[in-house]
Amino acid sequence: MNAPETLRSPAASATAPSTLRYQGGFGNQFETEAIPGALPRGRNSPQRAPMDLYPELLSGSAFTAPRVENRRTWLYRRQPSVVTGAFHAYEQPFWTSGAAGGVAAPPDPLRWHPFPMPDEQPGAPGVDFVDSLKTLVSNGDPDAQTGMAALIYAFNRPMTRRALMNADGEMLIVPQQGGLRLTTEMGLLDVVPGEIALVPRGVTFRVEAHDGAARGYICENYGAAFRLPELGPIGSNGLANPRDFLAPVAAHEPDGAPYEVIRKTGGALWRNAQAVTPFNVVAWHGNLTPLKYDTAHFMTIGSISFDHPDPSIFTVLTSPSDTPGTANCDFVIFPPRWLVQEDTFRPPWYHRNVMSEFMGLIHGQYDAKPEGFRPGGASLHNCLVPHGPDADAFEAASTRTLTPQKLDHTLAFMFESRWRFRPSEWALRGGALDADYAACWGGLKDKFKPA
Ligand SMILES: O=C(O)Cc1cc(O)ccc1O
Ligand SMILES: [Fe+2]
Repeated sequence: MNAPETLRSPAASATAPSTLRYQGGFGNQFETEAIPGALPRGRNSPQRAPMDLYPELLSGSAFTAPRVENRRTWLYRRQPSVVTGAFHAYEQPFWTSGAAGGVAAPPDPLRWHPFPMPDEQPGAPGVDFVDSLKTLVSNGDPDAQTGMAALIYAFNRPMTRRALMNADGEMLIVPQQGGLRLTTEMGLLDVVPGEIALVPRGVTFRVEAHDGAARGYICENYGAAFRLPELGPIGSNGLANPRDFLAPVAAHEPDGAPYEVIRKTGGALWRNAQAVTPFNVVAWHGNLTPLKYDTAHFMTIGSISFDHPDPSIFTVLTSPSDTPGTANCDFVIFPPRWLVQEDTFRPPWYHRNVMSEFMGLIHGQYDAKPEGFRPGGASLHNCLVPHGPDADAFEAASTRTLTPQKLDHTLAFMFESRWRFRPSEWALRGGALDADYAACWGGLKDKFKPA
């Protein structure tokens, strides 16, 4: 059993991270108590729970879902989540949802310059995590629990006595600049760039920056929960290993002034004022929990003979759709790795892909676009939109001497979806769109030399 863990106050949490304790294993059945004896033994719902806590079940799958996909957690809390007060409409016009929340865009490749930090926008007021969220591209429909959105966050204020619960989807958080402290119903997580956090649909949480400000990407997944991909012929080890996914230990905070909880449901945001902190869970057990993962632990597989393999070998997590092998969303990383292929054009080939590709860059350079694709920016290559290495990357990779080559100090990622994305109005007209993107292929001349 874990020793007690105490939540720090919201004000203090916007500082450097402390060393938190975690418990490891994707999908594991965890049990944790902030006060020894708070968890009931041998049953979930005794007539009176220890310490007069309220048992509350949070499910992440239908009760009858197959065991391998079944997710639920029992929370033992000082007051149940039903103690809230009424919700009222909350305006956050930039967090749009689903295909209906986007606008028509031509079938051009799209790219965005790094999205500005709040401090880079003169006169801009401070903003917290929730209010900074901006949808870049989205598809599907949160009411139909299908599709996803890619969002950017860039904030410089803590969420003081404010929390978020998203019933529309789980939130895969990909920090790009600045570390984050996530306070969740299940406990605390610290994540820094290079790591990711996964907050299940329906789990209430709060986000603060370790150093005052932070920027990053989010996949809001309306569809089936992310899970580890099947490994097929790779075998029983490799890619993201289950034990490297870390869950928090139970932690709770004292009540105080009213809390504001923002709930997102059906694409709309709502707010309340409640006297009860949502972070009042003294103990919990189950397999539905926020997780963090350090991409440095990803065991990368590649070609050791010739040719450039499909990027599916870089899948960290997948959200399946109803069609086998055709994901609602794959979360794919391009981590540091060796390239050793002989007689091979080593960067990605030119391609037109039926799946739609949203990409971001955490740090370093991406081999297909060493210049214009920058950390904190993004790109969109929608269903069957042609793309591939820019002219400079093509020239360099076609002529280099093929010795073993380390792609180092780099981390790019992709949210790949079977559903075509629609950009948001803000993505197209908010000022970050790279109007010259297509020019990067202008130098690809006809060099055909008939024999
Ligand atoms: O377009 C991209 O850069 C992503 C990508 C990478 C790769 O190695 C193969 C295909 C692909 O879509
Ligand atoms: Fe691609």
